[in-house]
Amino acid sequence: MQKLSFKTIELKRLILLLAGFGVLITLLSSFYATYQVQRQLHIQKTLEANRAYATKVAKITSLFLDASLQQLAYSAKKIAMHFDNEQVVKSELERLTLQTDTFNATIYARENAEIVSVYPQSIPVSGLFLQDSQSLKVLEAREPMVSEPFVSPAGNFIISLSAPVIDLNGTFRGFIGGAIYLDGDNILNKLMGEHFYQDGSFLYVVDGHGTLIYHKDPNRVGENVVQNDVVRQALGDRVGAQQVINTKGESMLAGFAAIPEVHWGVVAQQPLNVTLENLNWSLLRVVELNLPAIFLVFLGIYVFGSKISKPLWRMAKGVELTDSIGHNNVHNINAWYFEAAQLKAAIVDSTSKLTQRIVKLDYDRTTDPLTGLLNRRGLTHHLNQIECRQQCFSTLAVDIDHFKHVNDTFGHGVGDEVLKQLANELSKHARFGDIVCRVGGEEFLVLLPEINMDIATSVAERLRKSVEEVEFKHARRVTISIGVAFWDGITNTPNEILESADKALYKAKQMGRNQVAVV
Ligand SMILES: Nc1nc2c(ncn2[C@@H]2O[C@H](COP(=O)(O)OP(=O)(O)OP(=O)(O)O)[C@@H](O)[C@H]2O)c(=O)[nH]1
Repeated sequence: MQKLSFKTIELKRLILLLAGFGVLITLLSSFYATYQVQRQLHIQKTLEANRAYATKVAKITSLFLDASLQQLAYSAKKIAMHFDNEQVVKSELERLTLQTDTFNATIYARENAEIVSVYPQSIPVSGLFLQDSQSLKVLEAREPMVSEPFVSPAGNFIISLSAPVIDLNGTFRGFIGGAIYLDGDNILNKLMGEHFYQDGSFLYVVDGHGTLIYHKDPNRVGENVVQNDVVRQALGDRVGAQQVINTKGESMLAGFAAIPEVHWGVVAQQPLNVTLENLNWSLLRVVELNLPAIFLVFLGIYVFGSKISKPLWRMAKGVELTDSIGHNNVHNINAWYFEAAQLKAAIVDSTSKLTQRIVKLDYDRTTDPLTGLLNRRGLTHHLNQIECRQQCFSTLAVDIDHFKHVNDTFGHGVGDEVLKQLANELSKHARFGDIVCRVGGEEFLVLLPEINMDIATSVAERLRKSVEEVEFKHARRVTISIGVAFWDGITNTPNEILESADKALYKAKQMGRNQVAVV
């Protein structure tokens, strides 16, 4: 696997990467923290709302049952006065059933359990004897009661509210009962159904055994859910709220309350995922609203990163393009912050030292240390330029006569002084543009650009005479021999012309020295 190398990544990208990573981590962590806090708040709020709601519904249901029992008690009183008058009984049952929507059906049964009358009369149970345990319990108890759910003689799944019929003599004459059909359209649906919310919240009511007597899904009425933790708590006369897993394995936020008079329990709940759906939506909205700001932050980081990296990048390029004598454009770069300014100062300082050193080295390389004139290397540089330009020139090869004798007679130090004085003399006679150099021990060369052979010969003669008259320190008189050559800028090469000048010099020496000669 190839190793990731940061050396190829630009600084502005690294800054973007680092800052972007920081921004992302901060955003994610703040979103996560907000989500967790909001999640807890939503759950607490929903639990509390469901608890309050279950409590309220339990209270309303309790009041409803009380009121219904009172209605039955009133009718029972009326029937007690006419219990053997079939017409009165019938019309009272009719009134009881129709005047309110409380009961789906009403009956009057004698103390021997025989059904005397029923409303609606279409139910074919008149004359039958009640045999179910709930009805027998009522006959036995002889007091107002709310039954457990049971299947009526007509085959309906019902709960029955009942009131004893006791005549003026205090004799028990049976009971009247109001049936609420649990598996059909009933008063509980009207009471509870109105409170069913579109947001997935719903409630259900269980009897004392945990059997559903009301549920928004009518198919579930009659199902036993006593194993549900909140159902058990509600049946234990407790009020509260908690998160539970229902019988279908769904996580619910449930509030519960008891109706102690009938040992029923009410549970109001909302699926956890519905509660969190709202939260997810709100958080997505928060993210959406934050997007422009996030975009601006990234843009800012990119722009700022570019500004930070720009001077460094330009300095790197500047150093890379530094020329052979150490010149570059680093001093023009706007190093606007501390580190960049420090780096720029260091680069400018080191390149200027480098330039000085290169200039010094170049000078040393091309200059004769004794006389300060150009040496052979310095001469080569000028010759190359002349050759490139194809510029004609004359050259004078100058050599001190019997210099060995000077050295031998006056010493090497005096010899050096003679060399320096002669170099001075040659320079003094040079025009602007002439090139004077020391090419050997006591050998000098003078290049005279754009000068022809004739003029060069007369310049050489003038020079020779002038040197002849110079008073050299210690050595007194010194003479020179000069060989002259000319290059027309076309034929041969400048180096061949220098050789010609040397030959002319040799000729001058042969001719007796202190001479000017041409080949
Ligand atoms: N003082 C001094 N002497 C040098 C220097 N370079 C070369 N010489 C001497 O210059 C002398 C050159 O001698 P030769 O080549 O025999 O030539 P010459 O004595 O001048 O004789 P001709 O050139 O034939 O007239 C030698 O003695 C070298 O030691 C230098 O830098 N300083």
